Amino acid sequence: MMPPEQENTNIITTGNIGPSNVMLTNWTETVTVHAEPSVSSSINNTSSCSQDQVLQGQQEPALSRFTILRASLRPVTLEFADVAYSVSLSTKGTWFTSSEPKSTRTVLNGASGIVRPGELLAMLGPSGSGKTTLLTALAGRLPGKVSGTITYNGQAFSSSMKRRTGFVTQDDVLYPHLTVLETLTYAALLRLPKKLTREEKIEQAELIIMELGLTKCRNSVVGGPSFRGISGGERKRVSIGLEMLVNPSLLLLDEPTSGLDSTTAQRIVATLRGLARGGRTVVTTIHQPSSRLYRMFDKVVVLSEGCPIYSGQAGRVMEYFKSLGYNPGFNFMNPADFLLDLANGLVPDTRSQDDQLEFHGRLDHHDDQNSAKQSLISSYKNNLYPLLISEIHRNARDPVLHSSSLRGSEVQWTTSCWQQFKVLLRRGLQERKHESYSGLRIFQVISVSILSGLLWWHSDTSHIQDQVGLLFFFSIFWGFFPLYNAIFAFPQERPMLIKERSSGMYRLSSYYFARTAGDLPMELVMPTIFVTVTYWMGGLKPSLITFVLTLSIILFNVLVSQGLGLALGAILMDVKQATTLASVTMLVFLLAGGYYIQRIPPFIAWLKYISFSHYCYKLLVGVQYSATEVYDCGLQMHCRVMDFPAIKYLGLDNMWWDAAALTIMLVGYRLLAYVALRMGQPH
Ligand SMILES: Nc1ncnc2c1ncn2[C@@H]1O[C@H](COP(=O)(O)OP(=O)(O)OP(=O)(O)O)[C@@H](O)[C@H]1O
Repeated sequence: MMPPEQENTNIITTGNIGPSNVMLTNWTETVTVHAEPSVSSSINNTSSCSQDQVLQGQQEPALSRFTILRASLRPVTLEFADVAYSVSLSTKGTWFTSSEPKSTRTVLNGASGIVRPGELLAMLGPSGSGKTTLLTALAGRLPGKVSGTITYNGQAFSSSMKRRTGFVTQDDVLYPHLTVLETLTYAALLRLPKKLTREEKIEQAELIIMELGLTKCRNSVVGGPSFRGISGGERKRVSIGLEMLVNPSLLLLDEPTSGLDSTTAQRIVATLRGLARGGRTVVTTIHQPSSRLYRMFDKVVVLSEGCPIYSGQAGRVMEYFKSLGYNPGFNFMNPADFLLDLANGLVPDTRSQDDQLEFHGRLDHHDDQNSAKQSLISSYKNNLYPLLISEIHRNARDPVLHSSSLRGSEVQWTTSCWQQFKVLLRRGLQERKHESYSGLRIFQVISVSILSGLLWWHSDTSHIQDQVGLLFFFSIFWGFFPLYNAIFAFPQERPMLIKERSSGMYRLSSYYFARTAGDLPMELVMPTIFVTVTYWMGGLKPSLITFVLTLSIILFNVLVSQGLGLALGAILMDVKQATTLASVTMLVFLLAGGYYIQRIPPFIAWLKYISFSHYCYKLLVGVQYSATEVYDCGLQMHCRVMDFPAIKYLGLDNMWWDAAALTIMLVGYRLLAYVALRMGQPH
């Protein structure tokens, strides 16, 4: 095996592998794929996962097929020193006890390390030891204050570095209704630079599918909690593929092998090692690697309750702990198991080294474990920490490292606003078509419209109270329905939005307009069907102009109500809280709307002015009846419609004001939703 330094030199050159021949290996046999333009046809011919051509980990993957992507790969040396992080814990009081003052908990304390391009670093440690926190800090995504220093080629984290960083979270955040191919294709269209054509971007997605052995399931839906899709291992590979698409210089992964069988885990780590060997810097957290996996790591950082007990070459770990007097006692022990035992404070008993029972016999001795951990932490501080820090200082003076600037020629990864809007709109429509066009929803609207039509069957002005009731029902039903649908929009998509925006995938404005525009067709088609059925069945004025005006007012009301739903969802980001608030709001609008109560006390009468249903109702009544119209008010008498108490109370003089109030609400609620969304974004 080559010394790492020598490997690195090779690696950076192999990062520029030409597009013609790329060595890929099957799960079992080695094949050579000619990655020429016909590559997609070769993908299509592959029929099963067992035949997939999967990178076995020793070669640079065919990611760098396009010159522009190859050029974007900048070697990144990641250095972190004394990284510490605390979280504040607020203990909430119960009905019986008062709340205690906030306390802080140190999650990370003094983590240090160096990873160079071409290296694969694994973070090991028991559950809760701070691996994810450290990884998130290295990805520049940890909220709050992180102390210590984290540098990328000697520089702080920047937006340029953000675009060169791939971050695979522990939970796979994917759209459940999209297929594997669609997921990767939409990501490619959003993330790859403008300089690549649409076809080239799709081809890049196909290459990733082939490299990650996803050919068999390329047309299968990802799946979610309520319906099954691809397997857990395939989901994980899709998540990794999403980050590999842009050929990141720094790739960080949180538990990429958790829940997978050892063979699949081996393939994933082999792929990561292959990516590292192609000139990337790869850091992964891992729970309990087998010795086979452990051998693939170049470096390890071992954490115990947030403090490092080892940071350095993976191959030297046993030697180091042996020098401290900790010896597993038997040669065949998996180094990872040994490290996890040490991180838990389970040290071998030196008095009887080859007796395994003695090794584990001290499990119950809590104090012993704590003192063992403290001893390992102080050994790290005395032995390894000074070496690491002096290496970091040496690197800080290295002109070569600093010359590989990450800021220099910034690659503008994001596509244009319009392009982002188009892709996001299409993706949104595809993802939500099952939900928007669900039979249940259509049934709900059509059944209510027919039922209302039958209840108000051919009502006429002799029953003006009923007709006015129908108009009020229009304004309330089409206030409630879109409001509740819109509340779910942002809270449901929040994890995806945070993930994609953190990697600089698109502008928030593109997402916002695509999300709201995507919902419009269904939001407008449903009330159109409803009003058409109920209007004519209910015997409202048989005039086409009045019908069109009625429909337009209701559609306008729908847009306003949808805006309020979006704003509530974006502000609270919690469906339960938002629906509760929406129920209260709509109840107030219902009561203050002017139909049920006509003599509201003056001190609370202002409520109707904030109710969009009130304005909608007024406008509907205004277009339905003309000032000269009369109705049969009993005893063979005819009264003016405008004198009917419910209508008189409304005061239909200034309908332009009502239209203006609805317009202000339409713009205001949507603006509020956008601002709330922006404020909730990670910076
Ligand atoms: N925001 C937070 N609020 C409260 N506690 C937190 C917060 N973030 C992290 N912690 C705590 O910090 C510790 C480290 O968390 P972290 O997720 O980094 O551990 P881990 O080593 O990745 O664990 P696992 O292997 O189980 O994923 C845990 O005990 C966790 O409960």
